[in-house]
Amino acid sequence: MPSTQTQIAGFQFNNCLMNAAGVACMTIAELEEVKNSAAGSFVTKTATLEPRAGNPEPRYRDVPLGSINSMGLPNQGLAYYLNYLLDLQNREPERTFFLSLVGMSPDETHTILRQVQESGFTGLTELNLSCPNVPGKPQIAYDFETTEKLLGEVFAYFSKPLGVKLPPYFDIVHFDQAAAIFNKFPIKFVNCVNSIGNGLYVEDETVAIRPKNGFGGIGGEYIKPTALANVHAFYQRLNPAIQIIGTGGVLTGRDAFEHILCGASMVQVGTTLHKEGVSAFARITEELQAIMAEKGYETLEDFRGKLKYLG
Ligand SMILES: O=C1NC(=O)NC(C(=O)O)N1
Repeated sequence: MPSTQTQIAGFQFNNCLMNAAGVACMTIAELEEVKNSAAGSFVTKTATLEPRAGNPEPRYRDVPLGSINSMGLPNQGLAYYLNYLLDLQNREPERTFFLSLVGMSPDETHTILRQVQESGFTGLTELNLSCPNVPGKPQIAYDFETTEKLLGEVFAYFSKPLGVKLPPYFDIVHFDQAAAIFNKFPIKFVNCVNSIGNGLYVEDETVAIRPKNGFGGIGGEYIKPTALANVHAFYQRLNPAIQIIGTGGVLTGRDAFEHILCGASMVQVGTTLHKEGVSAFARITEELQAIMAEKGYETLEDFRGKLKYLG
């Protein structure tokens, strides 16, 4: 049977599938369900220093080809997730989990990361540089100067393994510029992509979600070509020590296969997980294994990053 195990930053995972931040990860109950599923790990909902209620509802909708959301970073606050993770790593020291976080300002981001640095947390940190849904707050990673400044400040004190959650880029020069920044820092992974920001879904004559007059992040089938392009663009450009997590448009084992073919070492599932529940992990894993078996691939490394060009 082909193996779908993987490693990120030297941590072993028995499966290369996990949730995407924001989906099935707001509460400890949800996180335990993902942990106890066929998923190889989980990432928490992006934590801010204090709990947040987020944007007015309705703020999330599943739609036929994907999803639209303008949650606005609702979460239980850093302490809730960090305390849970510290307890979990004592209960299950052989597994590794991800903590997603961001501050509502650069100062708050440093406050949060200093708390994580000073804690006994042994997992992986995912710094969310790409939330599109806090009114008045731009997606950080679209501002290259701010991003470089922030990362320079972070790595002056943060020594635990850290990766960044990126928005989709749509310009080759932006891939070049972003990769050049990330290559300057001891980043362990980049996660491509967050939702495509500020899409608009219309039902009859009305928007589908309340916040921002209906503008929200788009996920699902709509975004797989963009997600694969970002995975591969950074795979081509980043120092090999920086691994790629692929997120966006994963409905089937075929989609997961394509993310890995484009260079991903881990694949995250968002919209499909929201629609189907944690049983999606076992289904997608079996579908991926069937594709690998058909092609004679024993491990992910047999095909990871080996996308073929037409010459
Ligand atoms: O980074 C995020 N991406 C999204 O698509 N939505 C959430 C949110 O709005 O909280 N955050």
